[in-house]
Amino acid sequence: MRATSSRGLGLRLVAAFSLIALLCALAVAYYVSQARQQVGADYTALVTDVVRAQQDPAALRMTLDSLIDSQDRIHLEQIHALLWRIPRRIEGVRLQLRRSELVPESYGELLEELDHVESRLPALEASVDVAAEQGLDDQGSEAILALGMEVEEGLAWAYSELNELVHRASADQRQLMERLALAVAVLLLLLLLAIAAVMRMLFHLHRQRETMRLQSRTDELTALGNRRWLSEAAGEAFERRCRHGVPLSLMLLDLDHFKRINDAYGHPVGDAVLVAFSQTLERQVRRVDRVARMGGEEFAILMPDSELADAEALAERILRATRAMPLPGPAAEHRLTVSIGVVEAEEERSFDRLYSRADQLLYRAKADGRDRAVAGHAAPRPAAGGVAAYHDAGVAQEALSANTRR
Ligand SMILES: Nc1nc2c(ncn2[C@@H]2O[C@H](COP(=O)(O)OP(=O)(O)OP(=O)(O)O)[C@@H](O)[C@H]2O)c(=O)[nH]1
Repeated sequence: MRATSSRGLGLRLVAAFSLIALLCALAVAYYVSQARQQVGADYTALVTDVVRAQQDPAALRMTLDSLIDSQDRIHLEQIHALLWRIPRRIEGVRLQLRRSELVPESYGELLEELDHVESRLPALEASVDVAAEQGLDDQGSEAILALGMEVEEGLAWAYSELNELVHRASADQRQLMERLALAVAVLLLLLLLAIAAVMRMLFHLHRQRETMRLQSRTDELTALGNRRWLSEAAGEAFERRCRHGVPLSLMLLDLDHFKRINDAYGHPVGDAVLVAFSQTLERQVRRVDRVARMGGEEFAILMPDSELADAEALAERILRATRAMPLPGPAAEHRLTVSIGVVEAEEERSFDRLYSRADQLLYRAKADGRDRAVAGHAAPRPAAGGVAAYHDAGVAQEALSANTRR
C-alpha cells in the first residue's frame, strides 16, 4: 500500500523552526551590539573631555615648577594661555555632565570644586598681569605660586574624581546591559524551546493521526490497502478521469477453491498463501496501480491511465504468475489459481457501479470454470449474428487453453 507520509509536514516544521531560531539569534546579536555601542557612546565624549581637561592642572604644575626654578616672563605667558583655556575646559566638562545619564548628586561636589577653582582664576590672572607689567619679583612669584597651586590642586582633584566616577558608571551600565542582553537571550531561548516543544507535539499528533488513518485503511494480514482505501483512491481516479479524460480500469480477483487450502493445511497456511499472493500481485503492477484486499480471498486492482487492453494484459500476467507461484510450507505441492473480472470505466461515475460490473464478470469467470479472466464493456456488444458477447475472448481464451493443458 502506498500512502502519503508525514515527512513533508515534518520538513516544513523543521524549516519554520530553523527560520524562527535564526531570526531570534539575529535579533539577540543585533540587540547586544546596539547595547554595547550605546553604552560606549554615552560616556566616550565625557571621558574624552575629562582626560583632555586633566592636562590643564598637569601643565599648570609644570609651569609653576619652572617659575620656581627661573622667574622668566615666558612662564607668565604660559600661565596666561592656561588661564584662557581652563575655564573653557571646565565649561565643556559641565556641559557633558549635564548631557550624561549620571545622577547630579554624584558629581555635585566636583562641580562645586570647579566653581571654586573658577572663582580663583581672576585673582591669578590679576597677579600674572601685575607681574607682566611691573616685572616678576619674589613677592609676585609667591602670589602666583600660591594661587596657581590652589587652582592646580582643585582641578587635579576634581578631574581625577570625575574620571573615576565616569569609569565606574560606565562599567556599571555595561554590566547592566550585558545582564539585560543575557536575560533577553535566555527568554528567547525559553521561547524557542516552547515553540520546539509545541512543534514536536503537533508533529507527534500528526504522526499519530496519520498512523491511525493508515491503519484504518490497511489490511492487517497482507499490509495492502483495504476496501475503504481503494474506494478513496478510486474517488481521486474518477475525478482525474472526469477532468482530463484519462482511462481508468478495475480488476477484481478471487482465489479459486481457497477453502480447500484452509481445510487441507489449516488457517495459518491459508494466511501465508494470502500474503504470498498479495506479494505476487504487487510484483506485477505498475507504481501507479492500486492493489487492495477487499476481504477474504478477494482482491482488487485499480489501474489509472489504463485502457481495457492494458488491464487484460495485466490480468494475463497475473494468471500466469499465480499458477507459477510457489506456495508456502505444507501447501508447496498445491497449485493456486485465480479468477478475474476486468472492466474499464465508461458511463459510470461511481466506484460502486464499476465494482459491481467487475464483480459480474468475476462471477462469470468462476462460472466458466475458474483460472481465467473475463474482460468486458459496460453493455454487452452485439457480436456477429446479433448475439450479445463480452469483449473477453483474448484473456479468457488464454485461461481456457491453460486449463486444458493441465
Ligand atoms: N486463512 C484464511 N482464510 C480466509 C480468510 N478470509 C476468508 N477465508 C476463507 O476463504 C474461504 C472462502 O471460501 P469460499 O467463499 O467458499 O470460496 P472458495 O473456496 O475460494 O471457492 P471459489 O471462490 O468459489 O473458487 C473460506 O474458507 C474462508 O474461511 C483469511 O483471512 N484467512
